[in-house]
Amino acid sequence: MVKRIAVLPGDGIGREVMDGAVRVLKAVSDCFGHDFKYTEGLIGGAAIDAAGTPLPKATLDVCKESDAILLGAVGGPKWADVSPNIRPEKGLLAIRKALGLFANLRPVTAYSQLINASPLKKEIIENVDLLIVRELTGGIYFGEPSERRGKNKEIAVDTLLYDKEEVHRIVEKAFQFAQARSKKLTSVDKANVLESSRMWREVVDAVSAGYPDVKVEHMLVDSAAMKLIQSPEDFDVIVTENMFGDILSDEASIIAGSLGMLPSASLRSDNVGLYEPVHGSAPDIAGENKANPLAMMLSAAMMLRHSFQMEKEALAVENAVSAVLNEGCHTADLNIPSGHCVGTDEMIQKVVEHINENHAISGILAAYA
Ligand SMILES: NC(=O)c1ccc[n+]([C@@H]2O[C@H](COP(=O)([O-])OP(=O)(O)OC[C@H]3O[C@@H](n4cnc5c(N)ncnc54)[C@H](O)[C@@H]3O)[C@@H](O)[C@H]2O)c1
Ligand SMILES: CC(C)[C@H](C(=O)O)[C@@H](O)C(=O)O
Ligand SMILES: [Mg+2]
Repeated sequence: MVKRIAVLPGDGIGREVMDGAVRVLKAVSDCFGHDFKYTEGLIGGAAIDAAGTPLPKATLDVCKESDAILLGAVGGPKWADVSPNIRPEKGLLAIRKALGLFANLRPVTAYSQLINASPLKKEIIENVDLLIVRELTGGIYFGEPSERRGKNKEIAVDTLLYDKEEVHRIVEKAFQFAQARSKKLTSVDKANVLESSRMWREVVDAVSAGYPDVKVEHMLVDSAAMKLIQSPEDFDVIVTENMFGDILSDEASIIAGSLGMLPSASLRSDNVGLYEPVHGSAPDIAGENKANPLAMMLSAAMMLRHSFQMEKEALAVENAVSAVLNEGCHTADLNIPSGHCVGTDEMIQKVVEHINENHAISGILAAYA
């Protein structure tokens, strides 16, 4: 059956890393005999330039007609002075909201091959495998009013608002993931200050009654930010609201060695999802063949797993990434003096070759079995 994939490269390194996702998916479809149909759409600054809006209707229509969406990154200095209502980032927020993608999964893995690329000590990060479950369509990112006030616009207002149902559905999702993993859930909030966080805690406690086998702890976000670096192996699933999840996931990327290693999936209750790296458009390295494409390629693997239920295909991508890292190959964002530093394009090529080779080897082994 044909799987329709919307491809939204966006801005900066978005297009460079998207090339990696599409090339690994082509390798996967050739090896495993799938039919993937790609339709490209504009988003972010590229869409502002072409259509005057960061999320044109044509793009949203393509996404609504697709089984999954791949997104590179949006934003950059070129659009720093556009009106706040049409900033590139508004396009990203709008697509998440319009498609109801409330559950953002951000897994953080400390690859053994990259253990020395992190400024954190080896013994602190070596067993880390955690999952940040970030609420993605509520909170201060979307609360109204959000505006400037006063004669000279000297007052700025943002609103942090959640309704119980929004909290309930993300907390429920997080419990499900915790139950399927090591049955430990850390809920991160700021309940010593924020009313929304006190409600968040009530919901977590209520939902926990349905998951007696899952151990729950509440943690304040400032303390969580410290513990995530001090003893990251103490965490398994973390559930938190939109802005805390944004900040903690960039922080957690240091455990993996680089922001260029963190993939993400944004899901709703059916299987439709949007898959994008955690990083942004990296204007400082855009167009230089320096971007690490692995976060985007690993996001494509998450798409295979979560939207298409293609577990062995997802593993084929993840194993190929691991094999390339085993060879000592890495992009310049990873600080590994003994390794072999390659550009974006060569990194993509190497992962594709490993997918093809591994598939050919398993075919031969199967024939002799
Ligand atoms: N999902 C998204 O589209 C998304 C996410 C974050 C930021 N942004 C936007 O991106 C723009 C730049 O933001 P920023 O500089 O704060 O964050 P950024 O994530 O783009 O970059 C932060 C740092 O990490 C490096 N980096 C990021 N991804 C990398 C990769 N794949 N390979 C190698 N190095 C990588 C960059 O070179 C930079 O030094 C802003 O407009 C921001 O709003 C978009
Ligand atoms: C670009 C921005 C709107 C976005 C966010 O804050 O959600 C980004 O930082 C992310 O982590 O996906
Ligand atoms: Mg972010």
